[in-house]
Amino acid sequence: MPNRCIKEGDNPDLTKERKTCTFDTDELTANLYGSRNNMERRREITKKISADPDFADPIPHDFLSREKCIEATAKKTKAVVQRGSEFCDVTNYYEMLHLINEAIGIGGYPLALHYGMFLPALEGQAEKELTDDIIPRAKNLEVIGAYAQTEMGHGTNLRELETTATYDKATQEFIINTPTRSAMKWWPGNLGKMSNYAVVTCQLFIDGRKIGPHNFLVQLRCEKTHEPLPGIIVGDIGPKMAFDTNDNGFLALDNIRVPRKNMLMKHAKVSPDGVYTPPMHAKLNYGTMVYVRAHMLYAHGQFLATAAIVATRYSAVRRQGRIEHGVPEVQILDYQTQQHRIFPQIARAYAIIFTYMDIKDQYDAMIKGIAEGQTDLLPDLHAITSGLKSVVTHMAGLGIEQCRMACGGHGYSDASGLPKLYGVQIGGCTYEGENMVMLQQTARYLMKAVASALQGKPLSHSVAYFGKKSSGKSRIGKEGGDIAREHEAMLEALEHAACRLSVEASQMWEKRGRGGETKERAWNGVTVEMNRAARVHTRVFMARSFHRRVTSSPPSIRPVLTDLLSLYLHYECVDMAHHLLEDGFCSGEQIRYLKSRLYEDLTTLRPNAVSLVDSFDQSDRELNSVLGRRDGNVYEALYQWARKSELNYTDVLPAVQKYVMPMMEENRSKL
Ligand SMILES: CCCCCCCCCCCCCCCCCCC/C=C/C(=O)SCCNC(=O)CCNC(=O)[C@H](O)C(C)(C)COP(=O)(O)OP(=O)(O)OC[C@H]1O[C@@H](n2cnc3c(N)ncnc32)[C@H](O)[C@@H]1OP(=O)(O)O
Ligand SMILES: Cc1cc2nc3c(=O)[nH]c(=O)nc-3n(C[C@H](O)[C@H](O)[C@H](O)COP(=O)(O)OP(=O)(O)OC[C@H]3O[C@@H](n4cnc5c(N)ncnc54)[C@H](O)[C@@H]3O)c2cc1C
Repeated sequence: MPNRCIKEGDNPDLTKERKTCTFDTDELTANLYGSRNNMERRREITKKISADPDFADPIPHDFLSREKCIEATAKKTKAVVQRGSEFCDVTNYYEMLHLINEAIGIGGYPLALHYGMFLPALEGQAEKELTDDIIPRAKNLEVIGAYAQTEMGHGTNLRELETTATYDKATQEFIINTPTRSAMKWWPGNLGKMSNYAVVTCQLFIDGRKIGPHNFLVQLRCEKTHEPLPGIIVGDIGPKMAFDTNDNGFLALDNIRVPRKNMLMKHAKVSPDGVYTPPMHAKLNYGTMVYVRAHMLYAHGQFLATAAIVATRYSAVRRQGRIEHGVPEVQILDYQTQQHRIFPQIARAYAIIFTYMDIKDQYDAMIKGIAEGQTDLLPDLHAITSGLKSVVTHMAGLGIEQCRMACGGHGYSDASGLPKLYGVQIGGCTYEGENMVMLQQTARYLMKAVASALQGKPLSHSVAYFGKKSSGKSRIGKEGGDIAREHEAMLEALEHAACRLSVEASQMWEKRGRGGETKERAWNGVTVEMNRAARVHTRVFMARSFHRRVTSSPPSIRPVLTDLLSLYLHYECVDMAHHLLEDGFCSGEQIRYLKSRLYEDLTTLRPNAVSLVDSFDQSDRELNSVLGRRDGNVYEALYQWARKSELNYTDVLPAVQKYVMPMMEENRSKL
């Protein structure tokens, strides 16, 4: 079967791997990106960008200062904006996303939050009077915006944000103010230096009454000079773990007046005479966060895929040690521990991307509903995206770290691309709601589902399985080798565990309540258990999504995807074995069975490992990794990369000349 990546001159070990492929990699790639046409379009974009001098990096960013990186990124961003239509259909969201990945990379660029949050916030929350004016200008990039919600003192607890927007009936304006140091906006991406506008989240005050957080459009800088406007202090918050090319910023506003229409009033409204009308659902103002939480799943699936590609290809190229005496050194991919480290990451990357596809469909359905005045899909989607955001970012972070360590010493070098990738990706555990906090949102929903299930009330999509009757004992290992029934048995076991953990967490909560604690205090006493239930529930959702995509995939790729799903489910069940054992639903013997099946899966997948990661179809530009390059010619490339280090511009460094040589000279003369 063809692996389409084989080319002459490639590392022979990689070519050998590609020749053992049992499926058509292009078919899997097309399935992953929606169609053959989408796959071809991606490749055309890659080809054009790779050949274009505007996007060449003579010196890798690894060797540049932050300011130089930002300059290089801004230059490329301008080229993308001015010449985008030469490369792709600029009205196609996914093509643009790919273009940006290829042309600019993942560390941030001047328009990241403009497209990622500023425009979605305006489109989703602002009323016609405001959108008619600002959206065409924002789309035309006459103005650039950020989403300024988090403050130095508060990010998670939006209810206590300190920035105020006080309605002045006399002038029909809002007065926006930063009352304390901790009220300064702190962290918003692209706020520091790039944006001249921002959607700013403020506590709305009318007639001295605090109404809660609402969003306002505020101009920050002069459109001509880009200087901050009077009363506005804005800047960059300094170096951070990653996102070097994003100017995450601070902002203080000193009684800045904006017209009434600058409040984002699609859902909640303030009339000219100061009458407040609440939204049809209390949390519609938080809609931009739901949007990002849903869509970031795709980015994090791709981040994990990048790491899996690098680790798998490198492990096929790297030979070290022997499994048996008297034979040549083996490819490190032949070690069972290496397979156990990497293959689950490949499976999880597929699982995350497939789950994203399901969520995207649900998100689109919810938006359609809201446009027709219905918000009934929002609570379920908010609950599951909160869980997915937390589980996926954590899973991808752990996975990238495993892949990095699987590359040994070279994984620690920036040449591998993995330290930077980890830095960028792991931010997702924090932004869009810290993971522990967002899991509690899911748990809260699970508690309602437990109550509904006990009362025989209808259950919504993500918790529908709470209504199933449990068989009491797992069928794992008792399906006589019927793979479809085996999969179903594992899914049933995971659902059983999620349901049980939710019921137990609910009982613990109730018990503390009966012991005299308030509901809220009691909640804090059981949040570890609540979050555990939320995590397992979310992992069930992912397993179901993956299963659905595999069973409905085209027959040509179904066998390899079924192998991957087997590995995924065996790995998930072994990883969560304690939950399956705790109430005796599974026996120790069944867990031993699952482990032996997992080890068989590693062997089954071994011949297709490289082809499975090739099917992610990430180009060398996107990978940005000497270790993961498609041709596998790693060692020469590693040396050429290191040669570019600024420490190698001269053979004798000024620092050595100035301090180290005189020191050695002094020591010699002392003898
Ligand atoms: C095939 C090809 C595919 C290609 C695919 C391409 C994909 C494209 C990818 C695009 C990627 C886009 C990425 C864009 C770039 C991203 C960069 C990100 C930069 C980061 C930005 C930020 O971080 S912005 C700031 C984010 N801040 C937060 O998230 C704050 C977190 N805090 C909160 O959200 C809230 O304070 C809270 C939820 C924790 C608590 O809120 P509150 O106290 O008000 O409420 P309660 O807990 O009491 O709950 C009351 C009630 O409301 C419900 N609820 C809460 N939130 C919501 C909500 N958002 N929606 C709906 N409902 C909500 C809650 O469940 C409660 O319900 P009850 O019924 O009362 O129980
Ligand atoms: C790379 C990056 C980009 C960002 N971009 C933006 C942006 O564009 N716009 C923007 O507005 N913001 C942005 N942020 C800010 C981000 O949204 C917040 O940092 C995030 O929501 C977490 O809030 P916090 O910093 O207040 O954390 P905190 O809430 O202070 O969290 C600290 C600890 O307290 C715990 N904790 C807090 N509350 C609870 C609770 N109720 N229960 C249990 N534990 C709790 C947390 O779990 C965590 O362990 C960005 C942040 C980063 C890192």
